[in-house]
Amino acid sequence: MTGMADEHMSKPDFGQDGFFAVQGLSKTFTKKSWFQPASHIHALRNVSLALSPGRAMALVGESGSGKSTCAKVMAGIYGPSEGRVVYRGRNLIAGKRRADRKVLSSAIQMVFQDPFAALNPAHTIEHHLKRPIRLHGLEQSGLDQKDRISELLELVQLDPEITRRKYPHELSGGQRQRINIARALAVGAEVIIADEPTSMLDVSIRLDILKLLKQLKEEKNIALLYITHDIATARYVAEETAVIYAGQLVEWGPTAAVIDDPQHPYTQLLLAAVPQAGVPFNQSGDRSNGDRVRAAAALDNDRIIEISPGHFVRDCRI
Ligand SMILES: Nc1ncnc2c1ncn2[C@@H]1O[C@H](COP(=O)(O)OP(=O)(O)OP(=O)(O)O)[C@@H](O)[C@H]1O
Repeated sequence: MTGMADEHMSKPDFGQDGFFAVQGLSKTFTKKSWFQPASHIHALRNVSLALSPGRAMALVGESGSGKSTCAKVMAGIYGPSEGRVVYRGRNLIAGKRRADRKVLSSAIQMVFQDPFAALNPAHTIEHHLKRPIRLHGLEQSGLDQKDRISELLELVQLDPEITRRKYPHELSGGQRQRINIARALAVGAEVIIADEPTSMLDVSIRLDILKLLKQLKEEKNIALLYITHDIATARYVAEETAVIYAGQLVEWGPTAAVIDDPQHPYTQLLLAAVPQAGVPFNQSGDRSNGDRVRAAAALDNDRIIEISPGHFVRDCRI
């Protein structure tokens, strides 16, 4: 790999510990057709990562790189083709027991891209929060249902008295996304997987939602996986960043190290695509082809190099 100082072989412990980790995840989708041989899409290839309470990791990649598949396997929506999902020492995939499914469905929550899709237009916000509270959260909170709803709405910075009676269509996109976050908190989420949580919102309120996630992560000790195609936003939320390309992690480490000293051509490509104030688009340089060729050539290279403490990159010298 060019421009890499003090390189040495290292065995990263990424994904080996942490209270919530995925280890060696692979996911292959098979497309069958009557007229053609079955085709296989390797959406995830040997992905390992670990999350810790009170900390966030950004999982960054372009469309089709495997981010959502990774999120859905972590949340138990898809089963992996290979690998483990470990929560507090339990392999939830091997378990598949009712109790394990219950753990997954309450402790590990997803917040989706479309804030409207997850809400039923026929029901008030109060109704949306009542059910998860009844199922999971009330005993631990020590509050009655009405007070717990108020507490949750305050946590996501909405006025409880005004908001509880409203229907989803009466709220803005940002307010709806806050309700989805409140629902995750209502079931006692310890891990939140936020899959492009701001990409369908107005640019003007995206940062507010990211600030809210950051604040909840710190105040409620939540382990956050923030999934995005926009590497520049990782800085607002995440202590660590992992870059995924064609289903494989290619670079990961402290967010500042990955963004300020990107080593993999694919990370460099993502950063070059970030618009810069004052730089006309046609002057920002098109480096995509060379970077893409080098990134593709490095796929499946198992040599991982530690650039600086905790900053790893898949070797892509060709
Ligand atoms: N249910 C599915 N059946 C078949 N192929 C799928 C399925 N879900 C995802 N894929 C394929 O797996 C690959 C990774 O898709 P995935 O949605 O995880 O990417 P992504 O990075 O989240 O992209 P986006 O940001 O556009 O959602 C893509 O090639 C996609 O077409």
